[in-house]
Amino acid sequence: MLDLTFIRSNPDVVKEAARLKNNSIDIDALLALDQQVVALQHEVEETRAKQNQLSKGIQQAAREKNVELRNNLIAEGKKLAEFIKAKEPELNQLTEERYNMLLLVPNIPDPSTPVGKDESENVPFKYWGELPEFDFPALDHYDLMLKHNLVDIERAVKVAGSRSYVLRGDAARLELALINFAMDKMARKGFTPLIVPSMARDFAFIGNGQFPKGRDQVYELKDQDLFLVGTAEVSITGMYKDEILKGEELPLKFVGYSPCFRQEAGTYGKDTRGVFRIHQFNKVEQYIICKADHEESVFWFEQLLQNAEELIQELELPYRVVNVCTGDMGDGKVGMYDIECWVPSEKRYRETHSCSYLHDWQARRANLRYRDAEGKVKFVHTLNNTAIASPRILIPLLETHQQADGSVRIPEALRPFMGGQEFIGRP
Ligand SMILES: Nc1ncnc2c1ncn2[C@@H]1O[C@H](COS(=O)(=O)NC(=O)[C@@H](N)CO)[C@@H](O)[C@H]1O
Repeated sequence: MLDLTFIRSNPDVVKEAARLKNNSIDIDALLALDQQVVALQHEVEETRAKQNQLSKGIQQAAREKNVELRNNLIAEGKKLAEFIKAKEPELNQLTEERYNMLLLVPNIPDPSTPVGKDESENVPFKYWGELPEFDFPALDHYDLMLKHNLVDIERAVKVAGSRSYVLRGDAARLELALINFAMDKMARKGFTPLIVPSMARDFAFIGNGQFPKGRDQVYELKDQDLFLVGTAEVSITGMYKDEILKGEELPLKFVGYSPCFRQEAGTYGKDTRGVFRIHQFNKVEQYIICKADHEESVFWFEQLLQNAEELIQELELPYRVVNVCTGDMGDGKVGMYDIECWVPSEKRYRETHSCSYLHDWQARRANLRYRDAEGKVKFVHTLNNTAIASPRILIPLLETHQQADGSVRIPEALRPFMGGQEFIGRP
């Protein structure tokens, strides 16, 4: 959510941001509604002030035993009370309408964000790692998993329906190793490890921006104010709601693990092979709460990206970084980089990480605040990036490190988390 004062003073900037983000919000309608609310609020407050004056006059008339004046003033007071009684429901309803529209206003993209209509216009700006060359017929991730009995999709579908999977054997161990590898590295970078709820209340989803527009992607627990999170970002955004943090406590640096659940509505028929796009997966999330300062946000944006790059480099996976364009970045972001790892079987890069900074757009929605050095209470800035998401990362990992004998080499960095094992599929 943007500051209403900012929208009032910069309507054209906000309209342009909406246009660039394919966001259909009508800013003129929002400002007209806002004016209605302000006018009505003013009327009600004026009437309340008159009521206060009247009650003083009534006491004065009573002291002077002026019965007629006192009765007239009481009658006038009744009329004012009726006016307020009639206007208040209208004021509340218009105020709620304005709030619901404010939730739909996008953040302003940084000028460095490429202008584009969709992901085809994201701009790659960094490549790392030599693409693998195989002198044998290389398998895709699903065939490799079947070969080594690392997955059972049929039985998972029996239990949980489409886009589900069972990880078996070394794939199950590999996923846990990757989670530990990521949590361990981030903890050693001073990020506080969290294992957060995968169930969260409505306000947490409004806070991170998933609600209201992305509600169709979220599983709801029947008859409860509880929903399954698609990312630990939701749970962490909700944790500090309504608190006022001390400036000197910032930045808060979290590395949060959670199972993630996504309906993947609208992706029917897309990425249906193997475990690329599924309803439930595990993710280790980097999350920063910092002071409300653009330079500070940009610093952490680069740091979160670098952390993920280090993890991927240690996994020895070729990747590229793309600057996500305005049409693909979503409402809340100021800037967004995706990391895409090379998938040999597809001969293209596929997304494995997504890094964003949002200034105070989430903080305003979730009421996350801090007291700065001058004692001023402000909304914080928030940022997030994937550290590891599995089984998505298993796809480039298994394919890139497959050997001529069909086994898969486990990268050095992961071996300590796999009991020192060096290969999958070797005795
Ligand atoms: N349906 C899915 N199936 C498997 N992996 C997924 C799915 N959706 C997302 N992911 C993985 O989770 C990563 C982060 O998801 S994201 O929506 O892009 N971004 C976030 O959730 C942010 N909180 C940063 O992690 C993706 O890059 C991808 O690796």
